[in-house]
Amino acid sequence: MKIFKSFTFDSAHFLPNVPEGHKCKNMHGHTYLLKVIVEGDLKEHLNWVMDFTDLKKAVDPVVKALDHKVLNEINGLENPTCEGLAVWIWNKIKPNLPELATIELNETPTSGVIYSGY
Ligand SMILES: Nc1nc2c(c(=O)[nH]1)N=C([C@H](O)[C@H](O)COP(=O)(O)OP(=O)(O)OP(=O)(O)O)CN2
Ligand SMILES: [Zn+2]
Repeated sequence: MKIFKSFTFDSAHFLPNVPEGHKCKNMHGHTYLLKVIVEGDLKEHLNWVMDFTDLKKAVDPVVKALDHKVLNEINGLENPTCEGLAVWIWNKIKPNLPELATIELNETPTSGVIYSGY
C-alpha cells in the first residue's frame, strides 16, 4: 500500500542555461507543492503503513533547507529545474526514508515532475 504526505515551500530561482529572452532566465518565485509517497505493508496491529508524523519528520529538514531560499545558491541546485530539484530532494530524503517510493513536485499548479529514482 502507498501513503503520502504533502508539503509546500516558497523558493526563488532562475534557470541559467535557457536561451536569452526565455522568461525563466529572470529570477522569479514559486510556491512548490511536494508530495512524498512511501510504500509498505499494512502493519497488522497498528493498521497503518507508517506513522504520518514519522514521514513528516523525515521530510521537514529538507523542506526547511529550501523554504524562502534562492535555490541557485544551494549546493547541487545551480541549475534548479523542476526535474533537477526532484532528484536533489530524492537524494536527500531516500537515505533516511528507505520506504520512499515516489515524489511528485509541482512547480506551478499546472507543471511538475513525478520521480521514483529513475
Ligand atoms: N521541463 C521543464 N520546463 C520548464 C521548467 C522546468 O523546470 N522544467 N521550468 C520553467 C519555469 O521555471 C517556470 O517557472 C514554469 O514554467 P510554466 O509551466 O511555463 O509556468 P507558467 O505559470 O507560465 O505556466 P502556465 O501555462 O501559465 O500555467 C519553464 N519550463
Ligand atoms: Zn520557475
